[in-house]
Amino acid sequence: MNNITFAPFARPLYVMLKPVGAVCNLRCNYCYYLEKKDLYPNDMKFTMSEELLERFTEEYINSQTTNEIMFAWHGGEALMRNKSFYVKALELQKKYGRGRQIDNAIQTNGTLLTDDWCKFFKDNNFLVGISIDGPQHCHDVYRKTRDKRPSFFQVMKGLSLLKKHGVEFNIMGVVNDYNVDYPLEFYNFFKSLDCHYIQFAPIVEQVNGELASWSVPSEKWGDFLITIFDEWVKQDVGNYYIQYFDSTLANWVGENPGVCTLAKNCGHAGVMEFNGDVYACDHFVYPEYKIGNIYRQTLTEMMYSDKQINFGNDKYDTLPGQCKDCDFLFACYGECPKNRIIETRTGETGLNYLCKGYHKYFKHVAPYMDFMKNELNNQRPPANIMEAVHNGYFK
Ligand SMILES: C[S@@+](CC[C@H](N)C(=O)[O-])C[C@H]1O[C@@H](n2cnc3c(N)ncnc32)[C@H](O)[C@@H]1O
Ligand code: SF4
Ligand code: SF4
Ligand code: SF4
Repeated sequence: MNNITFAPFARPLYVMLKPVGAVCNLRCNYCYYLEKKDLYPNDMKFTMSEELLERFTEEYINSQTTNEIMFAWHGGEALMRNKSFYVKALELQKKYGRGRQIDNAIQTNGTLLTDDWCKFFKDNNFLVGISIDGPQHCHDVYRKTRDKRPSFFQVMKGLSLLKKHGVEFNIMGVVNDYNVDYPLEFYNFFKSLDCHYIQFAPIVEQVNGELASWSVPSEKWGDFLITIFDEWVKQDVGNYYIQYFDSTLANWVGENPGVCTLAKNCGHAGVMEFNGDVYACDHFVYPEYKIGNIYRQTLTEMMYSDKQINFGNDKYDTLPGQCKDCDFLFACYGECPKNRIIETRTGETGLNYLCKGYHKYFKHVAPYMDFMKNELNNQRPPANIMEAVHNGYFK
């Protein structure tokens, strides 16, 4: 008998929550999410009921096979919901958790943070993700209020409150057609905020079948990554954690990367809407990617359904020949399926729009990644690369 067993339940089950649906005090031009209100034309409130919260909490906790459980609160803007909702959520976690370790992470635009919120987050060990697109001239290009006013100073005020209360936070930035030209300003700005865990993601959006103007140009995306990488590898390895570089190294050594877009398969994080509908991924909240509703199916049934497993496997299985033959397949895996909107050299559909940029980036970092892999294989810290760079090893 084959002793290799397929063990789908060996990892945590993740379902992000939308305490409010597509509701927000900002109107970032590039937001992929606010249009989701059109999916629910008969619902004006877009808020999750406490009854649904309880149903989810009980089931989510009971379906976990690991001891640590993560609740991820997302939106829309999650702080449009009153604090009392989250107080209730914590009560329910306690009731159903029966002593298990439960963590909470919340993603916010930061503009609604107050002393009261920050004290609550500190007291309850929330990890707060805050969206900032770089220094003011970068951030304010697209992240505007409903009446088109800039939001940068409100966000900075929110960030200073998080720091004042000692709340654990990380920053999430998006890279678009504007800030892509300011990689070092972008990077140094985050460092100046004393943020040691930096995440950013490229924007690739289509509007009516056409590439949206705020999308990051493919090759510039590669240049952006390379410029920051060259700075990081000189002086910041081991001190600043940059999700892309860490994930690239993980792929280089054959570990799972932290970012889903660079993994071979995906679909491990579903998302539950305010009414109990569950979708394959936050970037695939479309009727055809709905995997069920918590009032009709269990979370386990939905997240381990054939539909969801196929969604995750398709990331690799549907790659065009150009990717399958690519030297960097093991590091890229065709990136996110939502960005596979162009044709390959031979006219095959399904090539990633960012291919050119990624290829340039992987080619550039390859010798550095090889070096760090060798250090790891010899039980030495990858941060040794900084000395090698100073000694001209890569010239
Ligand atoms: C939809 S927002 C919801 C949470 C919260 N309102 C915020 O802005 O952080 C989640 C994240 O997606 C990012 N985002 C918005 N539109 C995007 C797009 N078109 N492509 C990639 N990321 C996007 C936002 O900047 C934010 O970091
Ligand atoms: S703050 Fe978040 S939800 Fe609101 S418009 Fe901007 S990206 Fe979208
Ligand atoms: S579709 Fe894209 S964003 Fe969603 S899980 Fe897969 S790689 Fe990640
Ligand atoms: S670099 Fe381009 S060809 Fe290579 S795997 Fe990525 S998207 Fe495919």
